[in-house]
Amino acid sequence: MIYPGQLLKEKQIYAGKEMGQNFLSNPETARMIVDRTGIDRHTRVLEIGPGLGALTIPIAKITRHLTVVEKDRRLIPLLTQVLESHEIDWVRVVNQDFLKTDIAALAQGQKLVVMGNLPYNISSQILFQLIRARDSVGSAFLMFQKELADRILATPGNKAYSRLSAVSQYAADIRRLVNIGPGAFFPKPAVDSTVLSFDFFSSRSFSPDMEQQLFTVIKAAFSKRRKSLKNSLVGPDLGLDKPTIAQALKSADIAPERRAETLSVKEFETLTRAVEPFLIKE
Ligand SMILES: C[S@@+](CC[C@H](N)C(=O)[O-])C[C@H]1O[C@@H](n2cnc3c(N)ncnc32)[C@H](O)[C@@H]1O
Repeated sequence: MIYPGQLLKEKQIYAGKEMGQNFLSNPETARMIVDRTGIDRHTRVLEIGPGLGALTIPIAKITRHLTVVEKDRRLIPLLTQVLESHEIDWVRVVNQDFLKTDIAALAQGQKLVVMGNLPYNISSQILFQLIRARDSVGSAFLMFQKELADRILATPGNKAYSRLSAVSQYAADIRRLVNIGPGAFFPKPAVDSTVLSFDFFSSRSFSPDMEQQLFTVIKAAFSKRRKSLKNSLVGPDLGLDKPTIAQALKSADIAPERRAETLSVKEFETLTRAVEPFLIKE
């Protein structure tokens, strides 16, 4: 492996904070992450932000069905050079912002496994994007800042339980795969990292419309997380007044004094069913 620091220096490219560029510089760590995903030669993989190919190389050595999406145009010739040095010519390299990538179009009716050491500044947005596109995504193995990974895994009653936890746990079975210290990266980040695995549920309890309502209810409830539900749910997200919210909470059998951070995903689903008849349909 050519070390990221050396390669970037040679080409006079500076790792950019705005693109969350902390490259894995330890090939053993990269290989260990890919090994733990359990992919095989039939797996169709989509990698987010390949950078200089730290994960791309071990993935490409397992499967030839690999597309990578990298936003930074400056890195494309370096990535191509790294792939060539490993005599790998079967990776489809797309120079694009992943947030603007049509995942269903890439999947072409088959399920993808998504992988990535994510740019930390947009990792929540990427996770929401994958959840919305999960008809095309069977599972995902994603590296986050450890603190964010802890929030995704947090359960009700825990201070870290948030909108992201509830929405993610509604959509997938989530597990911690491995924690990784700053020493495995160039440049070294100030924080620890965690790889999570997401096994997206194939059956859904809600239609796409109802699911959208559920996400709105969760967003509204957490938008004022210190307030009780009877107050936090009133406002622009749902467009409902106090008496209507009180009625919906009563029919969902949820005490109006409770706060969002105490509600299980199942309770959010029940609440959504209770709120839905009052919502104005466009
Ligand atoms: C944390 S680095 C990981 C690089 C490489 N996978 C590794 O592990 O060494 C994040 C990568 O995502 C790229 N990136 C940042 N924003 C992106 C976006 N919106 N779409 C696609 N790639 C992006 C960065 O340029 C960088 O290559």
